[in-house]
Amino acid sequence: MFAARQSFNIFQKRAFSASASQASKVAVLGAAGGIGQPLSLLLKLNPRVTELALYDIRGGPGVAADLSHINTNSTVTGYNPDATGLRDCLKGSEIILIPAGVPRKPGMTRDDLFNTNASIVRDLAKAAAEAAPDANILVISNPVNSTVPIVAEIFKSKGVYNPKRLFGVTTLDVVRASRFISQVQKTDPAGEKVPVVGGHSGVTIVPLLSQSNHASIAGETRDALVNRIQFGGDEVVKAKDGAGSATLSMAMAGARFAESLLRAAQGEKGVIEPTFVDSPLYKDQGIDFFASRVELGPSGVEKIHEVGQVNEYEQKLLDACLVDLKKNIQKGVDFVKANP
Ligand SMILES: NC(=O)C1=CN([C@@H]2O[C@H](COP(=O)(O)OP(=O)(O)OC[C@H]3O[C@@H](n4cnc5c(N)ncnc54)[C@H](O)[C@@H]3O)[C@@H](O)[C@H]2O)C=CC1
Ligand SMILES: O=C([O-])CC(=O)C(=O)O
Repeated sequence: MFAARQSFNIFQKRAFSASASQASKVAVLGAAGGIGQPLSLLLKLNPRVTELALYDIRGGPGVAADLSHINTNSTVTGYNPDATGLRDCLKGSEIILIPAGVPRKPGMTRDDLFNTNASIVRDLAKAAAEAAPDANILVISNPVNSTVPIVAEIFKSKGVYNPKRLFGVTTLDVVRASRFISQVQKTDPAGEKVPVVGGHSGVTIVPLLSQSNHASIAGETRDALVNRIQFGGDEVVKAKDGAGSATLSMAMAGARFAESLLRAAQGEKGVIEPTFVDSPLYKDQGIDFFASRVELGPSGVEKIHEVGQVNEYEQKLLDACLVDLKKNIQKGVDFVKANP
């Protein structure tokens, strides 16, 4: 279920009172960054997280010391990139969130981050494959359409790839979609469910308004709404004017996804989130990863939902998405082949 009301309110209601029944270590790589800090804060407030491990190339222990004073039961430890820091951080983790890397500046696309972030994600993936091969890996670092295939290739090269445990975090796209549609329709965003499929950049982000509560939205209103959902990230990059991209809304989205995985791991049924995964949906067209609604379970991916019925307008969006997505995925795969 990906109604914001359900997943986020459960988390808020339990946050300060309930105690977790099961040990769950969660690691954040890039924990001192714009996303890493508020994401770690939200994880510290989540009673399902019993151990929080924070790694960054600089500042991990400081963020950890700060968060460790919050009066929830979880332990918080910060790690530096010394001899065993990353390995100790990763060891025993059930979930590893990766927001490490550089964000966009105005005028850049997410793909412009590839040259810097590809090697950062590759190296973190190598460490994760060695220290925590069974963990759920949640990739936030952009370009997600390429960084997720990079992680997959690294895990394959180490012989530990489990497609059910690798997730590109696209939650922010549905968070935005439900908020933006509520602003147009003057409704409560918590009650809005807008499936968003494809990938996580520009035209690869495909909102399916025909499957929302407002299937009749058409014309310029629809075009403007679809454009805002596809390019919501640019809106924030522009407003931050060189100081980065979405961090606070992304932290909320990442925390929600982690919470959903933990709920599913702890036996809750019917937990569904949109996410960019190794998917059968377009493999016949040579596209190995695709974001759609995914039911989560104790083994990670439980069931990948079909895109479902789309109208002619959405089919055109999907066609454009698939062209770019294929190139983005191939770029990640080629990078690891050339730079193992
Ligand atoms: N998936 C999504 O929906 C979203 C993804 N992003 C992406 O998330 C990434 C992070 O964004 P911000 O937190 O705003 O950037 P930031 O620059 O504020 O933080 C990044 C952190 O990563 C750390 N870092 C760099 N190299 C590292 C390494 N090798 N190991 C560990 N840590 C390392 C830095 O020291 C820094 O603390 C960017 O690539 C951005 O594009 C941002 C928003 C939404
Ligand atoms: O736009 C960016 O660069 C960051 C991002 O992925 C988003 O906000 O969706």
